[in-house]
Amino acid sequence: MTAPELVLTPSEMRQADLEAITRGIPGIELMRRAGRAVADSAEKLVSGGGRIVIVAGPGQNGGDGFVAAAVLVERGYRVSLGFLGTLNRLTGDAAEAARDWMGEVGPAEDAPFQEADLIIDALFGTGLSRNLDGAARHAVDRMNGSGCPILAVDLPSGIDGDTGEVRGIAVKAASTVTFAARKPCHLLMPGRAFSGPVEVADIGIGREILAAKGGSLFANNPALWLHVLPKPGLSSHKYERGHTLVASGGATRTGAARLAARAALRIGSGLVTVASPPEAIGVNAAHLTAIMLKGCDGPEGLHAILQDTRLNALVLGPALGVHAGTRAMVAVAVQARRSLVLDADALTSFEGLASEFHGAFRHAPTVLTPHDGEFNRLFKGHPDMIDPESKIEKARRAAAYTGAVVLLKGADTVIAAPDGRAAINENGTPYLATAGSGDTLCGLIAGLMAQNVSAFEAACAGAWIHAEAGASFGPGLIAEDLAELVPGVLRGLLK
Ligand SMILES: NC(=O)C1=CN([C@@H]2O[C@H](COP(=O)(O)OP(=O)(O)OC[C@H]3O[C@@H](n4cnc5c(N)ncnc54)[C@H](O)[C@@H]3O)[C@@H](O)[C@H]2O)[C@@H](O)CC1
Ligand SMILES: Nc1ncnc2c1ncn2[C@@H]1O[C@H](COP(=O)(O)OP(=O)(O)O)[C@@H](O)[C@H]1O
Ligand SMILES: [K+]
Repeated sequence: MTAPELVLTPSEMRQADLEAITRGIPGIELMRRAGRAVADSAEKLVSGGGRIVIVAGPGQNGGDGFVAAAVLVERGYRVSLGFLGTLNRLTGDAAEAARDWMGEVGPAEDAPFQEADLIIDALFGTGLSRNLDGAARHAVDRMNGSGCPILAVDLPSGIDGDTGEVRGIAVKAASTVTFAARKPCHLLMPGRAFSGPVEVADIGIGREILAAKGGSLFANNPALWLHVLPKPGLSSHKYERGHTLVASGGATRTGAARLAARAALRIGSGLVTVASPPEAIGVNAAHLTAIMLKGCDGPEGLHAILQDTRLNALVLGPALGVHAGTRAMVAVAVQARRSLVLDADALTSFEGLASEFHGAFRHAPTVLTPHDGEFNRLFKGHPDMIDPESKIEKARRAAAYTGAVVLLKGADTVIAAPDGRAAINENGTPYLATAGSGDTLCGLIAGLMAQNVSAFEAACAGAWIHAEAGASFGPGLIAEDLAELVPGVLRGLLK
């Protein structure tokens, strides 16, 4: 079985480097391996004899650049090296790597980008500590404007390793070679777009070290949850596969619940029921076949329905309306201690009332699925949730505060659990930005929880399967397509 992909923050990576050094790999050896890996990547992009311009910065990222320069000269490339900073102020392994470089060192501002077949960006890596300005900004501006492909060392200079944000200006890389593990910026937007395809080079830091120093952040891919993806046994009956309940909005707002319900059914929930306000029964009935329908008049109605203990997972929010009635339904659901997905109006009805969510979801598996707007509305007045620049940090704080798994949507959906685990999703497509797409996601997650998948894994698997379904369709995607694409994705996963 493939192990889940660990993602390490810059500070975790520094600790992992230090641990590897403590265990006997000298720092300069790690840097030589990193530099060689950069040269190997460059060799795949430019044929022998080609012209490569390396821009090296004042820290250890620059050191990787010096090593790569020496290796590429040995391999027959014409290499120019432009340096940013004061050479005799280089420290540590980078100083040693610079001493080993026998070629000329020019100023980065004069580097001959126009004549290059490839630029290698070794300006800043995980040690970036402020916005780029002055000569650094100028160098990045010239690199980006040169029209020449850029290979980034570790990460594109100017991208914040933790958050993926652009610090003033950033290198737009054609590809990136990083070391030992990907960093958050390779998965979070906009860093992911600036990085291009990312190659992870093994520099001899074992998984044991990476797991000890990192271990709580993952790329969201099947290795994280495939082992818990439900597969019915030979003698399974439908009640063993769970029963999902989805609350519908009023007569003119019923589609969202049906999208969620159909997704829950497609992902394998044995039964699915739409709980409909009396005035919407007719319109729901006209559109449902395998999915069952029950009248449900507000919070009291929901309370009565939930007396049936076989209903084990619940979706509340899509098109339910922003009002006190929705808040009361959430309270009923929380009290009933069923697996619960809260989205859309179930979140917005608590605008500025996040304190009502404090610790509220500790007692039953719960997933909150806000997009940025819903998140900011919910946590209005809680700067500790809204202010962090890192999407991972926001989701983690909200999860710890509420006791729910928080899935913060977007092109770089982050899923965080109250215990600190987090995963970043990256297999989506912008075609998922279409009305009703989020409703489908809720249904997938609830349908998995109905089958006893835990909240974190259900949210991760739901987000991945949702994104994969969308990406497999591409242009023209509408929310109705998504549930129908789920079987194909499941067949690929469960083969
Ligand atoms: N043995 C080692 O030390 C190894 C280091 N590695 C490399 O080392 C990198 C991390 O090295 P560092 O921690 O030195 O960090 P960086 O090389 O990313 O940058 C730190 C340097 O840049 C300066 N700086 C930061 N922000 C600036 C800004 N906006 N404008 C101007 N100057 C700025 C800092 O004062 C410092 O001198 C990794 O990204 C990786 O490429 C890898 O080679 C693995 C081994
Ligand atoms: N650019 C994008 N790339 C990948 N996924 C996206 C993108 N934009 C939106 N999505 C995904 O589409 C879904 C949209 O959900 P949401 O905003 O709640 O839509 P709705 O309310 O219309 O159902 C989320 O799962 C989100 O992560
Ligand atoms: K770099």
